[in-house]
Amino acid sequence: MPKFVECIHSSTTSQKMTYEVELRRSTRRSLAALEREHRQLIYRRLSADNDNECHVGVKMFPEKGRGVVALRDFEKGQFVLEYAGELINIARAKERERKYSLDPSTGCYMYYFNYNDLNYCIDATKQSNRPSRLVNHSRIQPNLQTKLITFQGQPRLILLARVKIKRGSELLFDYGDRSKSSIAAHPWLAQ
Ligand SMILES: C[S@@+](CC[C@H](N)C(=O)[O-])C[C@H]1O[C@@H](n2cnc3c(N)ncnc32)[C@H](O)[C@@H]1O
Repeated sequence: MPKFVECIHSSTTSQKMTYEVELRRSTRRSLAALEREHRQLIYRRLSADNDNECHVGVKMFPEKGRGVVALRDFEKGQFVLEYAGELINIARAKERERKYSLDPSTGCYMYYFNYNDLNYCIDATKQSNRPSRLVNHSRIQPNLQTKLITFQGQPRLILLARVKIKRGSELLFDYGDRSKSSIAAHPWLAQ
């Protein structure tokens, strides 16, 4: 049985992507000031622990189930959402994966990553009102990229616009699972 099944795995490629905030230069504010504002906005959103100001909505897609759509335009590089869930170490994550696999209806919404040479997981399996757990996958045309940041001494995973995103578009990021067995079991991973 492939490990992926319904799990999100970290995309090393997307994590390596350069963080480029393409904020439009204003004649009155420097790029540095705009970047500072953007950083402050991210910290406010991470402090809020909710997505009330994130301008996204949940929609059903025939072949994918629930997905997340943009309710406004986003510029390339702009913060869109936090991948919100419980931060756990790898041992606990493996234990939970085993437990979740016993009940296929549970689904599994786990994002694995390396931070300061240690492996962690953000487990978003538990139902919540945070829409990021419902963002679907695209390998070919993802419009979000993941980025790990440190906030109050803890790693937090944020989703930034990889390209300009038009209002109404489905939000997609690359789950990063390239294993042959996973793709054979879930051909959509190749798309
Ligand atoms: C993290 S969940 C995303 C939310 C999910 N659609 C839902 O309704 O709960 C991951 C699951 O969504 C589905 N999925 C994600 N991306 C997909 C895609 N591009 N095509 C088909 N199904 C997809 C798969 O069932 C996958 O296991």
